[in-house]
Amino acid sequence: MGAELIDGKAFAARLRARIAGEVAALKAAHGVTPGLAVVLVGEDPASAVYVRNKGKAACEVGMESFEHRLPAEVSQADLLALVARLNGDPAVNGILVQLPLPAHIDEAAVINAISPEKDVDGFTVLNVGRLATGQRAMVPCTPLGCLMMLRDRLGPLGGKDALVIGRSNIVGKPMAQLLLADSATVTVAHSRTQGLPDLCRRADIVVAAVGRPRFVQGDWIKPGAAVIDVGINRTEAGLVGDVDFDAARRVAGAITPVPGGVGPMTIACLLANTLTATARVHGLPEPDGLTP
Ligand SMILES: NC(=O)C1=CN([C@@H]2O[C@H](COP(=O)(O)OP(=O)(O)OC[C@H]3O[C@@H](n4cnc5c(N)ncnc54)[C@H](OP(=O)(O)O)[C@@H]3O)[C@@H](O)[C@H]2O)C=CC1
Ligand SMILES: Nc1nc(=O)c2c([nH]1)NC[C@@H]1CN(c3ccc(C(=O)N[C@@H](CCC(=O)O)C(=O)O)cc3)C=[N+]21
Repeated sequence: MGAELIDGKAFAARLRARIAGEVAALKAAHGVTPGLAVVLVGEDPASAVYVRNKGKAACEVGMESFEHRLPAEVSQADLLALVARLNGDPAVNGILVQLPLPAHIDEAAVINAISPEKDVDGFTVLNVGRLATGQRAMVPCTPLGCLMMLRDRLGPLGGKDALVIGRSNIVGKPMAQLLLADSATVTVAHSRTQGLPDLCRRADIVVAAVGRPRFVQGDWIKPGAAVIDVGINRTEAGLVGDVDFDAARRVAGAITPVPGGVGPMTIACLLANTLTATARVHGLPEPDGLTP
């Protein structure tokens, strides 16, 4: 036996192709081109690569991409002024401020300055609250991509035992909210959790978002479980996830690889959210299947 591979790269390519079709239709019928603004503060090379990939992906589906690079020393006031300008720019439908920000900047203040309608990361308190209360929200891209892959593989998630490892605002917490909204029975584990291996052994669904290379062991996995590996860890052996992939794939029913799993879906969902935001601001029908 061995797990089926959940091919996030191929899944994301199909999603992007659908989005490209919707963007073309939007242009033809309404003369509207969705625009995504990505803001990068500082010179972190990995962040620079992601930001470039996001811009490239936006252009490839026919969107406009606006890249803003600011020096690491930029003042909070200048960054807030840029966000305000993007909020007021009708060509910009989505705004992403790449995290983390330098320590001298109040991350929450910057995120919450983004207009909720343009908050394609779903990080503003308004969108977080909407998700938590079951109202129409912008949903964070990484958990949205994970949810799409899980539903595709498993069908309805109601009653499944789901374990989310990690409780960050960008992955763990919104992932737990989405699984809960789908009526899974959700456990959220973190660094103070006791008895994690046994919690994991009960889980039909494991989402690992820890940031520790090969942290989740093969013998923690329930036979047949669906394992979603969010981790991106650069090691001497290359890019590895938070799951010991070679061991876990022998036991799991389905598993995402790293690279080629959650990462490409995150970027495709950013485009999906940008398209959704564009449709909403123009009062047009939202394409199906892009939101939970
Ligand atoms: N593929 C993609 O698209 C994305 C990938 N990532 C990757 O996902 C990983 C997680 O990212 P992010 O959520 O931002 O990371 P954070 O560092 O913000 O959160 C990590 C979480 O893991 C928990 N944790 C740490 N050690 C343990 C432990 N020993 N046992 C159980 N839980 C533990 C922490 O617990 P506590 O809260 O108690 O400290 C925390 O909640 C990273 O590798 C990141 O690079 C992130 C975003 C997108
Ligand atoms: N405001 C904000 N929103 C984010 O969504 C956000 C962020 N800040 N800060 C950083 C994290 C990380 N993140 C990734 C996106 C794509 C890949 C990705 O495409 N990964 C490829 C590999 C790419 C590589 O080789 O490095 C893959 O897994 O196949 C990874 C990680 C989004 N994040």
